[in-house]
Amino acid sequence: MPADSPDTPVIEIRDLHKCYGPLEVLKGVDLVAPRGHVVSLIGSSGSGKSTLLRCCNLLEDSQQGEVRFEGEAVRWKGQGLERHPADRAQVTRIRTNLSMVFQQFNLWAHLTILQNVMEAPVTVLKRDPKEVEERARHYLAKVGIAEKADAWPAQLSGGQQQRAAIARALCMEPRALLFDEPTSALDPELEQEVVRVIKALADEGRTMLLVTHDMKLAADCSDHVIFLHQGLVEEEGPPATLFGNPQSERLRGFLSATAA
Ligand SMILES: Nc1ncnc2c1ncn2[C@@H]1O[C@H](COP(=O)(O)OP(=O)(O)OP(=O)(O)O)[C@@H](O)[C@H]1O
Repeated sequence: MPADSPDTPVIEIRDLHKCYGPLEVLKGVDLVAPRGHVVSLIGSSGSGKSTLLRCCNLLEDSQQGEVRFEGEAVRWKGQGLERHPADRAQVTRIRTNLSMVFQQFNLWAHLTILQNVMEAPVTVLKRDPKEVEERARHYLAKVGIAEKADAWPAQLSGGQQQRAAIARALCMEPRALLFDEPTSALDPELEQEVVRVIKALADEGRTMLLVTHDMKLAADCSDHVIFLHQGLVEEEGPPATLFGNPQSERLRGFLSATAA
């Protein structure tokens, strides 16, 4: 399929193996994120969800298998510590287009919220600051914190900081958003404000990969859910099937444990 076809998946992973020393964390995982779809990754702690997400935007390398971004194969070269993606321009392109939202927000403490949102488009992508500021303010309004533009991160609640981190990811105008447990660091009442933003983005038809412990969030926003167990896809499918009629004993056990 040509890379510019609308049917080309934004992310496609085939038979991915990832080891940390002797520990094989991913043991041959496939994942396809078609344009406009939300794919959620669920599974027990240590099953490899975050590692898989990090392999998508080259924060981690892999030992075997293939990662494709919009049909373009990502190549690595070298051995061990020398191993690196072959093409630096490709890394920038992929990291820019697969914007990540982390569990711990990772805002710069010495920059205001507006400056945080503007930072990468201006310094990395060399976009016009005036145009970026307009976009940044638009996205801050979209996540409901327009009035916090001039505040410092420490002056915001956790939920507001996470919404600022989402505005920062959006301001890169990425092809897909990668969420790594975006609500796990939040108190339950603050969690809901972030959940609302993520659901609104899913309703807009954005392509997203979502690692989450929140089964309700996965059920409500996903087109496809993948249940990982010890580095392998144990079961996957549309949320209604996966949550409504789980087939494997492990998934049934996992769902009843998380519902408890
Ligand atoms: N940088 C690293 N070096 C060594 N081992 C690592 C590293 N990162 C992750 N691991 C190990 O890889 C395994 C998978 O970790 P990963 O964070 O992908 O799991 P997870 O499913 O996202 O877990 P959680 O839900 O707790 O975040 C774990 O055993 C973890 O200890």
